[in-house]
Amino acid sequence: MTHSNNNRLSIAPSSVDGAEQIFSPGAVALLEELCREYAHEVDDLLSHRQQRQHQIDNGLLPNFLKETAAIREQDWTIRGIPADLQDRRVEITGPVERKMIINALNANVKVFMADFEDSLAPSWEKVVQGQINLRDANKRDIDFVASDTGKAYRLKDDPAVLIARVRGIHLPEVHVLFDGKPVPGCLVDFALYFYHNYLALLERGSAPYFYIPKLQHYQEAQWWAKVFAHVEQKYCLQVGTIKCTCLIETLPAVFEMDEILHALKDNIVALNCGRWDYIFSYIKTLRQHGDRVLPDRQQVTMDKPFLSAYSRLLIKTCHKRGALAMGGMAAFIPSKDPAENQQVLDKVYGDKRLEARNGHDGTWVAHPGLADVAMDVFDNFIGEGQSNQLHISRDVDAPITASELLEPCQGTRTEQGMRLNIRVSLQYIEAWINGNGCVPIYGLMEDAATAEISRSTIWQWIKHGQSLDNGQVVTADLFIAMLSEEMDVVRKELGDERFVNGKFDEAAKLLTHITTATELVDFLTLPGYQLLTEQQQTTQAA
Ligand SMILES: CC(=O)SCCNC(=O)CCNC(=O)[C@H](O)C(C)(C)COP(=O)(O)OP(=O)(O)OC[C@H]1O[C@@H](n2cnc3c(N)ncnc32)[C@H](O)[C@@H]1OP(=O)(O)O
Ligand SMILES: O=CC(=O)O
Ligand SMILES: [Mg+2]
Repeated sequence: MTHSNNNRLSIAPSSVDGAEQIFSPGAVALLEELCREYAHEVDDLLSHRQQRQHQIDNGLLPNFLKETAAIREQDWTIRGIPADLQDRRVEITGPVERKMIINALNANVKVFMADFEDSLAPSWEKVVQGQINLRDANKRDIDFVASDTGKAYRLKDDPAVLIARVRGIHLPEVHVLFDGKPVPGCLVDFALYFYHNYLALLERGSAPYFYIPKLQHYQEAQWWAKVFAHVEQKYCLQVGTIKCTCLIETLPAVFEMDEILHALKDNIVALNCGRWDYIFSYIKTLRQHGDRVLPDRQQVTMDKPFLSAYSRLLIKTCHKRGALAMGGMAAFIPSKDPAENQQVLDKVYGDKRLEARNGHDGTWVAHPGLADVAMDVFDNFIGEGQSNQLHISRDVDAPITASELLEPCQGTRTEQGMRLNIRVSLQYIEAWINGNGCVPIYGLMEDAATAEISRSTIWQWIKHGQSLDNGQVVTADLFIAMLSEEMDVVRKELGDERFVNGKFDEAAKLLTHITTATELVDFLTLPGYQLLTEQQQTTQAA
């Protein structure tokens, strides 16, 4: 890969039309400055994660930190929430593709979370095109014509507020090197989005808003606070102009929510229950704890005690500090069959009702067809003349304890559940290495977080020699035999042509590696990214 050099930063060429505008001298200078100041600290943050995991692997259970007790006990609040982020009762999420962006901004929602993360396989082309699309959306100068249908898309008059979700700190961007080393993908997403949008947003009375995913420890929030403060100072912006919402979607982070809000208190406006990564993180963090193995994925629902405690503690913590408490994603997506669709709407209704009743201020939907049902639920709970449920402080006197947050999840482990996990992981990985980070599979939205649950569940069942409901003990050999059978099932479901032209053999190889490895692979997107970038290089060379 040939990179163009700018002092110590080098950037790979992009074939995307308009890429040179994204890599303008000002944007590159900002990215270089942030890499010089902050990229090296990411290595320390990642090794801190490993040290903490090592302790948990050796028997310690996660708990609230002694060193930060004062932050939890003292009275303080976040700096404040801008007017256009006060009402976030329904947010739609989606990858940064042009048509999706227009559809999302036009949907019956308050916010569009534009995603460089769980729903995006970050090929260089999509990362660069995504920045172009978001810049055009914020300038209100975006349209699209579908080549297959000829349908034209344009923005309505009063589109949703846009929040960009950057990648997690663990994901490198190999197309941008600093001193010869790939930089954290999150700095690329942040710097480019900030640079190309802040003026247009500020002129409209809004500001650059970000979602920060997969935080594990408050030191990571402190790092982001430094990055935000640096940029605000550089561009002579008032302290607290940049606003962020942090996903609480790892088990360690649920014990550090006050600390995360405190570290970012000038910039933060909300926490969000990223339930899918959270379930994955429960598996990952407690990987050595055989008494906390999860059952079939379908049984791990938000009414289970450990997940209910997570949602309630997040709401309680946020409201105490003046921050909004966002709910998460029901993974159901609409069906073309009316009867089936009614079932989907009923399930989404039930899920959103539970969140609203707990006291969440808003929620996520994965598809415009689910916006109305979520809106109805939150309209009912929030009530006329109100924007959110910040005034609600349920469970004030009932502390939510570490043991509730860690409570083992009851349920069964079935052969059907194991086979479904295999088929879902296989198809998702195949899509991802082909550059598609979010796909409908068996009536559900599957993205990097949901697929992580499927593949890590198999690993965990093998690791702890779990028995299925049919009496079979889960072993690596059983998995390999089932994988071969499930490859045939998928081939029949998708048809020979799609299967043969796909990358199912590569996907099966990666799935086998990550489910049978002695150590749990940290994120499937790390080895996935290697395949994705190799594939890009092959396509470019051809
Ligand atoms: C765990 C987490 O991190 S959740 C957050 C990350 N995940 C996501 O953001 C999921 C976002 N959702 C999606 O990507 C999509 O809904 C999918 C892939 C699941 C399904 O998409 P499709 O197969 O295109 O659905 P479908 O055919 O029903 O779409 C109908 C229309 O709705 C649009 N649409 C579907 N989902 C979205 C969305 N999230 N945002 C905007 N538009 C959407 C489609 O573009 C399509 O538009 P068109 O009629 O103009 O062509
Ligand atoms: O990002 C959201 C999640 O559920 O994971
Ligand atoms: Mg997530």
